[in-house]
Amino acid sequence: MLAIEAKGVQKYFGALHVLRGIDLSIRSGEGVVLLGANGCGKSTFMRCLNRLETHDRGTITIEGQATETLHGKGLRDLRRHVGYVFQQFNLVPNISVFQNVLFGALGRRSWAGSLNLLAPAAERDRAMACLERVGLADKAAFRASQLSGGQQQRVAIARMLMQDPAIVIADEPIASLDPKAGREVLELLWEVVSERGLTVLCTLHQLDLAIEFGQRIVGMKAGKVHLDGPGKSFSRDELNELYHGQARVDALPLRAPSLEPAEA
Ligand SMILES: Nc1ncnc2c1ncn2[C@@H]1O[C@H](COP(=O)(O)OP(=O)(O)OP(=O)(O)O)[C@@H](O)[C@H]1O
Repeated sequence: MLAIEAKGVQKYFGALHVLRGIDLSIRSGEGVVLLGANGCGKSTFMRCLNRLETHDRGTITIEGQATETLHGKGLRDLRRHVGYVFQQFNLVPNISVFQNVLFGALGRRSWAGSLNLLAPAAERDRAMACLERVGLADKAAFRASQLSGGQQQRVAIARMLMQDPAIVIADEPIASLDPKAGREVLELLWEVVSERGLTVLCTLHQLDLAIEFGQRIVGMKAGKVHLDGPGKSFSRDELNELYHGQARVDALPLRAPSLEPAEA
């Protein structure tokens, strides 16, 4: 079964043609590393997957559900199925690590309910189990801001597990971490997604780690998929090529959307 299917996806920001016809199918349970230079459109594509951005042309299907027509509950359900891990962790700094993990249940309960100290016992147990899984149960009562960057990203992974998504989008999850902490976080992320059979799409800027962890590497260049295959099938030189020449979308001439031929 396909977890993610993008067909001819195009996106403009004004006259900037950011996504230039992305075709990409990712099977359930695949671990995909997305590579590409700054400004080539990776984040925009990933944000289109759960409609944080709306694409202008083409179709995106998540777990068999076309996203274009979703609204209200359908959109909330889509977002619950897609968990995010961000470069900057996105934790609430001045509340406890435990409460941050409980936030992962937001898609299932009301905002106030997730803050409630009287969250159902089963949910609190689950939050603690998620913290145990990332090795931070002993830090549950700490404020998030008291933790190191690596620990904060582990809490973000626990929060993502609490959400219980089918698909995990990780947008440069180790970019703020030192090499050792970054590798540890990536190992943890890959372990938890594989033990739960989740699909992961993860951007990285470290080619060695991409080759090592990417069961599959998708490389983008200037708003298009430029290469796609098993991580170990690419040489560093082939991957390096993604960062040379016209790699950014804003390095190309601007074209107003109305000048683009419509999709067939
Ligand atoms: N909301 C927005 N409004 C206007 N332009 C945007 C917006 N978001 C992104 N862009 C532009 O779209 C282009 C692609 O940005 P995007 O963030 O998708 O690239 P990226 O490949 O994720 O880069 P990075 O590796 O730096 O995160 C850039 O030129 C960026 O300035």
